[in-house]
Amino acid sequence: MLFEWTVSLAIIFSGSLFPVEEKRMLEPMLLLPFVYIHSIPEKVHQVVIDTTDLDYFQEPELPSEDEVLIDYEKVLQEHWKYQSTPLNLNHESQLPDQDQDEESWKKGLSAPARLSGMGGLWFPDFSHLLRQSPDGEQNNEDTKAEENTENKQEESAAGEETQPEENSGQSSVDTASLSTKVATRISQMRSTAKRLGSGCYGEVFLGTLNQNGERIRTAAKIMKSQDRRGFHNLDRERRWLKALDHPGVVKLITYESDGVRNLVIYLEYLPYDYYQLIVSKEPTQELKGLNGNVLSEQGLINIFFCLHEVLEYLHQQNIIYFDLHSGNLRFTESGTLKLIDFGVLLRCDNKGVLPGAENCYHLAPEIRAGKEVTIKGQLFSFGLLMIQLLHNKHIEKSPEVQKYIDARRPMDQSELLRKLVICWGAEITSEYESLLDEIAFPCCESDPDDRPDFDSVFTTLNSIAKAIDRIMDPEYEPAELKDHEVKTIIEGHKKDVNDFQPAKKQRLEHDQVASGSQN
Ligand SMILES: Nc1ncnc2c1ncn2[C@@H]1O[C@H](COP(=O)(O)OP(=O)(O)OP(=O)(O)O)[C@@H](O)[C@H]1O
Repeated sequence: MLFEWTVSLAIIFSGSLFPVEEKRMLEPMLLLPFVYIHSIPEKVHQVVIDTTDLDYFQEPELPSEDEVLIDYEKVLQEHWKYQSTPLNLNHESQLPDQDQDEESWKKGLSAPARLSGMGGLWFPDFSHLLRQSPDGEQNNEDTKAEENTENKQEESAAGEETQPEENSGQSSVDTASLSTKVATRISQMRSTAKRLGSGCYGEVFLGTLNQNGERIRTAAKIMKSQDRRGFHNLDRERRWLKALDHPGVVKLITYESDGVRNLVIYLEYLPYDYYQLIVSKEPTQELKGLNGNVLSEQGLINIFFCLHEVLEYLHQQNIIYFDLHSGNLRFTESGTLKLIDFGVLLRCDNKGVLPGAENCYHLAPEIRAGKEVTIKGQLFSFGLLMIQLLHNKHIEKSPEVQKYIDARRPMDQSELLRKLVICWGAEITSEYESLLDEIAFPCCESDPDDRPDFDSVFTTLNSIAKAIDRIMDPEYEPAELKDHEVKTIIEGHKKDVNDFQPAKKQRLEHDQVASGSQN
């Protein structure tokens, strides 16, 4: 309309600006585009305008990639619905009901005007829309099949506030409404639910779920920022949690997502944190009362067993749990230690500077400097957690952390140990001193080659734990198993354990079994 008016006015005024002879030439020239605009069909005209806008003019707010992706996702899902090709969907439910959908079946699908002729310009590769296993390996098909079965099995009838729904099996017609539903739930969560915490890219809220008729509490994690990067980070965490199976790793109960933009992952709720244990001068009765008595002579060392065990499990998968600090360790109601936050995991041989790593003081100096990430790097954070808990000092966020370690290393540890430990008497105190001298400080050497290896940490832990057991119960005489035998038994038995038994407890049980069989 504006264009037409401009052309008409130009024609009218051209008479006053140009001499008569030139005006005769000019008028037909100006009329040409005017006639052209009216001669082409409205649809084509729209595409021309749209394409022109996108190609040449800077829009004040470019459409976010997600919006475009959602449009394109819809197009793809429609397309693949008729091609019977799986895309993120339950195979059966993709097939259209031919009776109902006769017309659209025949017609096929036309892309929205804004995207017509531009397919692939922004997203030539759609592989990121397919569900993949964590490292994007080949077993896509297996994973999808497994997910679909699992989705059917998963009990996700939820409480009022949180009712997760899987998008598997949703037809594309439902995709938009599912998207709205998940988005609504996220905004409800933000406005009404209790916030448990937040990190760089996630926010976590307390909710409830019905699982097998039982009402359980859950920690619902959502993205902090509603963009594509946030979605991918959270989705990566979801995939890792699905793939990892260890009692020391927080459990993924279920998740709901539109597969593109909105995602909520429902984790088991872990009410207590490790930070509380570090900073509390007078540990509350609540923490003392945890099953296995986390803050008892044997309970405290058991935390390190559990931690060692889960890190070793991850190491066996060739994974370094990059973000090992007190904020990412939590306890269940009954005092079982678990790791949370699986957004950033590294392959053991990862090289190259990790963004932001230089300011993460809980990381080994070589990782902060951008050198290769090895298991020795993981052990640095392990040692630091031990020092913090036993010294009752929260130092992992301080740039002075290395100074602290180097200054305290040669000191008499009995003077630095927390009161709680000292109160347990000289014998126990001396065992906890050994824990610092023989494991924690050596793990925190700045040269990775000077740090002990994973197995020798286990051996030392085991012998100190046995010594503490003997002090606590001089009558108890466990059978002498060699350390590697104990480890093998634990490994073999782990598969049968549904709930996380603290590692040392397992060790004792096995010792008893072994001694029984010898008698
Ligand atoms: N399962 C859970 N149970 C209870 N609280 C939890 C749980 N998971 C997370 N939280 C709380 O939410 C906070 C943020 O969670 P999380 O560390 O996973 O977010 P993030 O954005 O991935 O963090 P980061 O910045 O370390 O990457 C945690 O510090 C913790 O307080």
